[in-house]
Amino acid sequence: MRRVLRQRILKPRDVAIFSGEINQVIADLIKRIYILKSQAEDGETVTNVNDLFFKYSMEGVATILYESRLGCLENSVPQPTVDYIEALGLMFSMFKTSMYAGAIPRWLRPFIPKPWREFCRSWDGLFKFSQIHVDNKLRDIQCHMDRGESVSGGLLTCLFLSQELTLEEIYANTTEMLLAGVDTTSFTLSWAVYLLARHPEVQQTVYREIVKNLGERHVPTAADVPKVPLVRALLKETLRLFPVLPGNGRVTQEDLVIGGYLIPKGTQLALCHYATSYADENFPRPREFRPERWLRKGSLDRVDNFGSIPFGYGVRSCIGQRIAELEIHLLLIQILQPPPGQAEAASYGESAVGLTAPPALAA
Ligand code: HEM
Repeated sequence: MRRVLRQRILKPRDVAIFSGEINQVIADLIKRIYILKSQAEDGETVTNVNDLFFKYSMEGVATILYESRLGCLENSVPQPTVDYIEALGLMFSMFKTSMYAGAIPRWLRPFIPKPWREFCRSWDGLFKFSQIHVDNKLRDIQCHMDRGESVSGGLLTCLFLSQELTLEEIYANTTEMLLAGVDTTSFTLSWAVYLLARHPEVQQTVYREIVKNLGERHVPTAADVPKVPLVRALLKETLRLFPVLPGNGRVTQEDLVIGGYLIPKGTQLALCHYATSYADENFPRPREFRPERWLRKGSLDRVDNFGSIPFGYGVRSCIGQRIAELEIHLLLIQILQPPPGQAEAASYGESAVGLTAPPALAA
């Protein structure tokens, strides 16, 4: 799958073509936020933002992956989508139990049935959902092909046309990608808005950069993201402070000597993101939220720092990194832009959704 998708999603410019689809999902999310605000007791406060970001991330990744909408942000969410969300919830809530399911010998399963049963139930739900969407899209592609029309499209079309994967493999890989692209993106978004709410001075600086460099009404695309370096820095700093996955695992392919220690071939290594992200030698004043630490000082300056590699590194690094970045950058820009009718307002409190920390969180 990596080989097939490499040309499509591994670089920022590859995923830029999805800006339009992502912006449609963002428009739906912002509409939803306004509805929730109007329904709130104080007419203002939206709670459980992670639920909203979860639905946004799921809708966003599915739009790119299945090339169809799921309806996560609609008033009435379609039943198959509700079932999928439930299966996903079950998968995560049972994670600790189901993680051991595969390690339980087959003969022991009748005596300790729960882990295996729950494991199968959640994964069956996830696969079933993926299969429905893959089959719909493939039928559609086949119709076009039967009519002799040329076919082009997003990831699923590309997987199908490459003919390098069997149908079973397409089901399995799209299921895994959808699974991998939901909570990762949504938790990162939640941490980013939490940090902005806790640091109104940073929120104001980012807001001003957006209004100055992109204007007040402009719907951003991928091409606009380099014009707001603080938004990119905000994402990097959020992932440094709150890396979604706590670590990466690798098995050494040869004998290595690192820091004077011999690590024999075949050793299982775990890189702990929190340890390196919070180390003074990698990041001065590591506990402070300072997105500007990621800004380039000049055109030749590169701000790579291997102390923070939240998407992993190398041939098994996150294949969805550029999709996640696009979803997060475009959304952060738009929720920080002024709301309709208040474009002239230029203080952080006037951003589209008004990010403020609840009293308990306000420092
Ligand atoms: C903020 C969002 C995300 C973070 C922080 C994240 C992080 C990671 C990390 C740390 C890995 C393991 C990398 C390694 O071992 O070197 C990984 C793998 C993976 N991620 Fe992500 N991810 C994110 C979003 C996504 C999205 C949106 C998708 C799908 C569209 C996705 C699909 C995958 C897949 C399929 C793998 C396995 C890759 C392989 O083994 O070849 N991820 N991700």
